[in-house]
Amino acid sequence: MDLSSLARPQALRGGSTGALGAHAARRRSVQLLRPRRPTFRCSVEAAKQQVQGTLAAEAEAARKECFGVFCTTYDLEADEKTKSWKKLVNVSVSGAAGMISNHLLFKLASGEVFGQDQPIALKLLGSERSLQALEGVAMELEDSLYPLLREVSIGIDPYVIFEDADWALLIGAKPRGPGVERAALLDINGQIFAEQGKALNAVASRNVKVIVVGNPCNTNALICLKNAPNLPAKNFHALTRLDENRAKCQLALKAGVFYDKISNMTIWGNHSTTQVPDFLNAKINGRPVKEVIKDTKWLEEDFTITVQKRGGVLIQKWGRSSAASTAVSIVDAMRSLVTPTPEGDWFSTGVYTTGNPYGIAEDIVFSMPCRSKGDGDYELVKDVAMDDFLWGRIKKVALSCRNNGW
Ligand SMILES: NC(=O)C1=CN([C@@H]2O[C@H](COP(=O)(O)OP(=O)(O)OC[C@H]3O[C@@H](n4cnc5c(N)ncnc54)[C@H](OP(=O)(O)O)[C@@H]3O)[C@@H](O)[C@H]2O)C=CC1
Ligand SMILES: O=C([O-])CC(=O)C(=O)O
Repeated sequence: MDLSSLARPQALRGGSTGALGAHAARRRSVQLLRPRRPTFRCSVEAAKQQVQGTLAAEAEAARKECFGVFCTTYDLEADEKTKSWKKLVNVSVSGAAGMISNHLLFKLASGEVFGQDQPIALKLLGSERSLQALEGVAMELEDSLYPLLREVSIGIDPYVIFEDADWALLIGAKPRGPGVERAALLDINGQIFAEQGKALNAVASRNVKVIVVGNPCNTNALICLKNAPNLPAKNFHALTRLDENRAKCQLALKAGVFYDKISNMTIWGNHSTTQVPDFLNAKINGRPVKEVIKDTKWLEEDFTITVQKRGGVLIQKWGRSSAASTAVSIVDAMRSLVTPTPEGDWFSTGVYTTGNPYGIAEDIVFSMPCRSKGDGDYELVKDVAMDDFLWGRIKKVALSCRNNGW
């Protein structure tokens, strides 16, 4: 499959009435922070007037881009309480009016991910159908009075909303209903990620970290990165942290310990029913799982199947897919990249396999064990144990990713 050749959906094509045509007029408040230098030469008075006119026009345009109270100008350095804060971080979120975002945005704004000295700008991407709901989301953010949330803008154009993004959380995509496999969403959702990859490539920060949540997230992440050739492929992640959290919970339940005692949990592969939760390397209270849970049949069958199918079972119960726990796992995934990984531990994330030390097929997005120094980057963990059972399952899921795309 040539992933970069996926066409742009009609709704996002440029043209006189298309979204791309409309953005030129829209400019966000952050741009106010870097007024453009005037390029004309004439009398000093005329120059002054033109500068004022340009700034006023930019301010007016910015007012339309930013939302409500977040259009207020501010100076963090002028305030005793905020002058030691870090530089503003731009976080773009697609599917911002959806269920996962409804939990996630408030966590981001509260400082749960980046800490209490990190001001944040949220740039929320919706569509024509969700624009009104998006305004509702922004109103709730206003009413929450988060000190760290300094800017909020809403829009329907990824080329505007992804501008200067330090993080792009790509959530907007159709979820599955009861009895449907995630892979069945590829035809509908793949296009979205091709378009968004192109937009990120064009306007995001050159070191943007991208977390793809919309399903099937591994394939969507691959589509996205293939459409963003000027960004480091290493920076694209498919969210498998929810699976890691689910696996930890099941092991804790079986061992009769609290879940903070489970470490070194790897999800290998994809976010689907062929994923491989690794009980060979995981630990309970620092001891290998197999020393604590002697029931091999449970580990090989029940445990694995429970984790693989947890999302589907939840849909049967709720009538819709996991939202709150997914938002929590996105926070976990981001925090794992911005804080140093505890000594001896690791976390799982779906990343580009090229150059992996395990012998997994190259050029796919695959969940593997990673560690981070807390600088947003990560390294694959090299010293993991492998046995025939684990390797057999990893080979199978890699083949599925390679051949089917999920
Ligand atoms: N990786 C993981 O661990 C998990 C992934 N997911 C996936 O995350 C995605 C979002 O889930 P959730 O927030 O619960 O979903 P919601 O239905 O609440 O919101 C999804 C948003 O996606 C946008 N969207 C784009 N295309 C479509 C479409 N064809 N049909 C419906 N909505 C569309 C819509 O926003 P707009 O109109 O603004 O574009 C919508 O608001 C889904 O793909 C889901 O399967 C869910 C749980 C876990
Ligand atoms: O199962 C789904 O479709 C939603 C999801 O990805 C999950 O809960 O793991």
